Amino acid sequence: MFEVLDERLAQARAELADVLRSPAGGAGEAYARDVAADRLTRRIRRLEGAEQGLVFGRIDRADGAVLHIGRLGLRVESQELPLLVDWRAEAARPFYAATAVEPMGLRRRRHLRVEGRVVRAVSDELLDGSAPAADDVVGDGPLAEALAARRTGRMRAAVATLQAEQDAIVRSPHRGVTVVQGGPGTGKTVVALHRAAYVLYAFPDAAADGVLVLGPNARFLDYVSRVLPSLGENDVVLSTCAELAGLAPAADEPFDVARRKGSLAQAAALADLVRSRQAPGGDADVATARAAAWASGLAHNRAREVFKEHLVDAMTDALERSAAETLERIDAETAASTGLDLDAAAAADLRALGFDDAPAADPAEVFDADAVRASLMDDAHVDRRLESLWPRLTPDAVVRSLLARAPGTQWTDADLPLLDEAAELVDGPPERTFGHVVVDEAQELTAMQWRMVVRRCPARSMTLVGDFAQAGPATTASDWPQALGPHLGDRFALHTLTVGYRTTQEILASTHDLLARIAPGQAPIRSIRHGDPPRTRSTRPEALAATVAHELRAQAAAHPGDLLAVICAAGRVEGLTAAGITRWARLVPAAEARGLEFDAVVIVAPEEIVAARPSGERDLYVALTRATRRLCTIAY
Ligand SMILES: Nc1ncnc2c1ncn2[C@@H]1O[C@H](COP(=O)(O)OP(=O)(O)OP(=O)(O)O)[C@@H](O)[C@H]1O
Repeated sequence: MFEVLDERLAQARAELADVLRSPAGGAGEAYARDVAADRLTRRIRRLEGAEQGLVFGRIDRADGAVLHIGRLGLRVESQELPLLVDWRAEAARPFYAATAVEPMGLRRRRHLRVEGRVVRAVSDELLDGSAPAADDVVGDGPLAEALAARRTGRMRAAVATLQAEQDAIVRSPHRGVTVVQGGPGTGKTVVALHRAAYVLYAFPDAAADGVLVLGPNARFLDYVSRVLPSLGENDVVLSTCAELAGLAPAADEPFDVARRKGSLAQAAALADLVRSRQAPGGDADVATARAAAWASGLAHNRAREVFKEHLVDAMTDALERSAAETLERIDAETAASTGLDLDAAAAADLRALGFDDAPAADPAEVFDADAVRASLMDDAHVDRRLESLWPRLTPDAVVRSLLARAPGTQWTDADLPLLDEAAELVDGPPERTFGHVVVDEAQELTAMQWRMVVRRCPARSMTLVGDFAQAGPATTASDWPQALGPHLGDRFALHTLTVGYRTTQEILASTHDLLARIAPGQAPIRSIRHGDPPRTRSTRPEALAATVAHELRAQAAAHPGDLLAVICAAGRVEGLTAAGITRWARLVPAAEARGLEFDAVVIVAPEEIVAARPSGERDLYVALTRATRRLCTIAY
């Protein structure tokens, strides 16, 4: 199998070298060469990415056929069955979905643990009720083994051990909006990322338009950044909402202000503001031009052109009317004062010059409407009038005007969706859109952020995962219908994950009272992990840093190699850094802990975490559910 992979890689590299060497005559050829080079480079990256854990499964069907399951598909011409089946292919489904009750035609499911190119472990499940044969290796589950592994600070793909309830969502044929909820550690992120890989494989039209994965912050994106490349998928854009807006927030603001800026009412306020700059009042001609511009459905700056054309048409008509009236008046005045019919006299003159049937001078012909129109379109006076009636706008100016902000003041995180909204109103939809959008920690999004996301997904094909018990301070919705209703109506399929794979049952049990307070009615999840009950140490405020250091030193000595984290209120970060605790542990402000995972967590001053932000109790719940093995709380 690895030989075939090597062969394919060598072939792709040789083809790429050929393509890059080939001379490109014209622009067309150069373009074709770039396209081919791009395709080959992506293929090479995909093949390279799949090498680690290339093959991880095997299914033996009751009819004797054997299939190997891996990160990508490999075929050789001489063989009827594929050498390796891509995990996303329909043929691989029984590997994830078969059970003893519903064996889906399988006799045996085998998990392989391959390190480098060597098979290190094999574990079998017999699904047809038969007794193990000599070559069946029935042992501890590969899931238990995957979970027992130490955390590295980067999430790993779970492609070999996706559980049936997760796999059903990942592989769902539903192309619209899929929502996945579930308590901490139920695998929502796992599902979201594997779903992105599945979409790229199974929905070519969505794949062609690109897949976007949105996460709450850079720390989180870094944590998940390896998963998709290790599934052979490098063509996914990972971003935060702020990055999507193309700006970096540079200022902070009170939470209640941020929350207000996130509300749907801002969309209407921005639309009203832009409309208020579109030729309010005015005469009948202005009203007609405005109606035509509105009817175009275009964004403000583009509709401005339509408005201008109609306005210039009206001005041209008016000039034409007044030219005709002037001519008639001159004729009438001449006839009255001299008794001459000017038209008849002119016709007689023309006849005398030999022009028979010379037409009477029609004012419409004397007046060259096209020329007048063209010159008005370029006229500086017209442009000035246009600018006062329908000024050209920038998103920046619109938002500053809405917020009554002086030019030059810095933008905050909550301003960015307003700028994005304003950009759509004045310049039209964003240029870059995606075929499928995955949103992790989706409970965090404000209404204005949802509008940013929806705007970038014209096909409305999305996977949204989150947990409202973990919502931060900007969130005002408390369930999916509230959060999504204004943007997607009820057009989403909701799934709930119920089994926890991260936090031990003992740690989860210690959060039940808190959960009941922050998310009444949400059923606690059941964890498949067990461990020591969480510990609490109390100390004096002035001894806090020393106690944390002491605790970490003890843990590092007792559990060398474990990934430790200290989670505290943002205001504590500086002091703890100065005390040198980053020697033993990662230091994470509670506000940035969403989605992360560590072997052991030390929570510092939980009451400070609760007090730091309006969502304090939910921040604490997030912090308490990050550890896979041990949790210690240090309070004063
Ligand atoms: N099928 C699986 N096989 C192996 N590991 C899994 C599986 N499902 C989940 N895990 C592991 O469980 C842990 C929690 O998963 P994940 O981060 O996806 O949960 P989550 O629901 O997104 O959590 P949170 O709500 O805290 O963001 C991770 O280490 C993940 O790798």
